[in-house]
Amino acid sequence: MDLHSIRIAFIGGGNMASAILGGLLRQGLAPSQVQVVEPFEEARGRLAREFGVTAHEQAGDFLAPAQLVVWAVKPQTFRAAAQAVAAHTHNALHLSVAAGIRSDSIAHWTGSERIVRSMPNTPALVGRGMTALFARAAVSAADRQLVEQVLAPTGATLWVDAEQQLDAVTALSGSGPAYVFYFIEAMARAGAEMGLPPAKALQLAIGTFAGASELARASSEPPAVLRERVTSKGGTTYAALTSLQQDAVADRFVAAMHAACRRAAELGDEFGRD
Ligand SMILES: NC(=O)C1=CN([C@@H]2O[C@H](COP(=O)(O)OP(=O)(O)OC[C@H]3O[C@@H](n4cnc5c(N)ncnc54)[C@H](OP(=O)(O)O)[C@@H]3O)[C@@H](O)[C@H]2O)C=CC1
Ligand SMILES: O=C(O)[C@@H]1CCC=N1
Repeated sequence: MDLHSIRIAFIGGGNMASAILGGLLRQGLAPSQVQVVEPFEEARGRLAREFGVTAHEQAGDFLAPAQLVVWAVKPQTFRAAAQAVAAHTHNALHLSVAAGIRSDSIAHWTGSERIVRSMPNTPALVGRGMTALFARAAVSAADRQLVEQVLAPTGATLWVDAEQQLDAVTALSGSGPAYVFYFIEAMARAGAEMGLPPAKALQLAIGTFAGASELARASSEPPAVLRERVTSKGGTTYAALTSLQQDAVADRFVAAMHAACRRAAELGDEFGRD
């Protein structure tokens, strides 16, 4: 399938759909190749203004030509959305971004075995996302390639072999940007408390995350070694890290991520197939 002739349907037109759709249009896909189902009127208006695509309130036969259906609804609404859409899609490849919802459920609801589950993250909005992908057995090499092409403008992709690993991915890179923003907020707050103008404290916090991430990416050394290089003997970093260790912050953080992973599994149980 060629990106320049493919017909794509998005079910749900919120944050993640917009990130993927925006990337596709930047790659040269024509808005006329895309149909969106989005019940929220304001979101439909935004999709039309921002991307020039047609967004429909409800599923209908306009979905029939879609060769790829992208599921970008909340886990809680997936089942109802699928029940409305399934009768109108035929022989399509399905790509889901929903947290927790297992491919078994999606196969059951859509009547298709050609399903790729993915877990993207919001840096996809600026082309710096990390997306993990899992394919059911019926997904061909050409299907996988198409999915990679569709997601390429949103950032990097990697495949996992076991579907269960997507719950861990969700806890790590799916929710991960929120943890980074949380730390940025805390660092900026501390900077302001210590006397910096708040805007400058925020600028320093964001710049530090961006720079440290780039350094970790570019370096052949593990993060622990990079951390030790910052930590002068008897210096300021040592004082801060000692305080973090006394409060077992790393352990608390790991526990928080386990909670996210458990929640991903629960979403699959709660909102999965009957
Ligand atoms: N945000 C994130 O960081 C990430 C999110 N995800 C996953 O992406 C999915 C979408 O999340 P996100 O884009 O943030 O959510 P949004 O709420 O921004 O988008 C979901 C959209 O789907 C619409 N919708 C609801 N019911 C239906 C229906 N029956 N048919 C079609 N559309 C419907 C919603 O409309 P309305 O508002 O009217 O309900 C909403 O506009 C979720 O499953 C989430 O788990 C994955 C990775 C990261
Ligand atoms: O919080 C959530 O459930 C979704 C999945 C990963 C990021 N946001």
